[in-house]
Amino acid sequence: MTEKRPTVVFVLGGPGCGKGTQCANIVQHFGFTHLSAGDLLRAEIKSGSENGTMIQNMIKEGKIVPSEVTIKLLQKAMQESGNDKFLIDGFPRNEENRAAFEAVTKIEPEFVLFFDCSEEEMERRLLNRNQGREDDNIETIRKRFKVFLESSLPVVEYYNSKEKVRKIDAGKSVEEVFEAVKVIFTSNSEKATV
Ligand SMILES: Nc1ncnc2c1ncn2[C@@H]1O[C@H](COP(=O)(O)OP(=O)(O)O)[C@@H](O)[C@H]1O
Ligand SMILES: Nc1ccn([C@@H]2O[C@H](COP(=O)(O)OP(=O)(O)O)[C@@H](O)[C@H]2O)c(=O)n1
Repeated sequence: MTEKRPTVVFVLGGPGCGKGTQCANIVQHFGFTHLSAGDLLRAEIKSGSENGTMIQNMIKEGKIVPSEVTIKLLQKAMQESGNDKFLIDGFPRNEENRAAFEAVTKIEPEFVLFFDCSEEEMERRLLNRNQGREDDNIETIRKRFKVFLESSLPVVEYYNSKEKVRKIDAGKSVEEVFEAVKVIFTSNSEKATV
């Protein structure tokens, strides 16, 4: 007997495009569990784990933490959730993340939700986020934008070549963006039940 693999939707987009905000809405309407790779890494720092200092330094520099660390945290959170539908937010962030997740979990995403937003707007949102994050300063923000363009966009392009990307204009209001998100999740779940 084969075990059913969980349903995974990757939520990607530049720093501050609104991934976390929209994931909270999706959870309420569509019954997914939201796993933010960044939140899991920040919780790992707080827990005083042996990797904490390394993770903290990477986040301060806007660099991508080694896949092994992030994937372990994601797998643990998936197991503990009791759910079988996940929004994985901010992951995979580079080719290494993508290939390692696929190799370790054998899970392919159902689709990839991609929030498209200008750097100008993302910068404005990050500087107003007010969550006391060590990486929400202009110097680190610029580094994160560079990493996004060089390492994360190629992952979106990879999934685009497999016709898995659902792109959304994230430059609009939270409500307008969520209207577009709803259309995607509604049409996908209809497809799944046909
Ligand atoms: N559509 C939007 N319009 C204006 N501000 C937004 C929008 N979506 C999110 N924000 C705000 O922008 C900041 C970054 O959003 P967040 O969801 O934390 O982004 P991400 O998870 O992609 O880094 C937050 O302060 C959030 O309240
Ligand atoms: N897959 C991931 C996700 C986040 N991170 C780290 O966590 C930081 C913050 O990511 P995040 O997804 O919480 O926030 P945003 O940059 O999207 O606003 C990134 O800049 C990386 O340093 C990572 O190393 N690997």
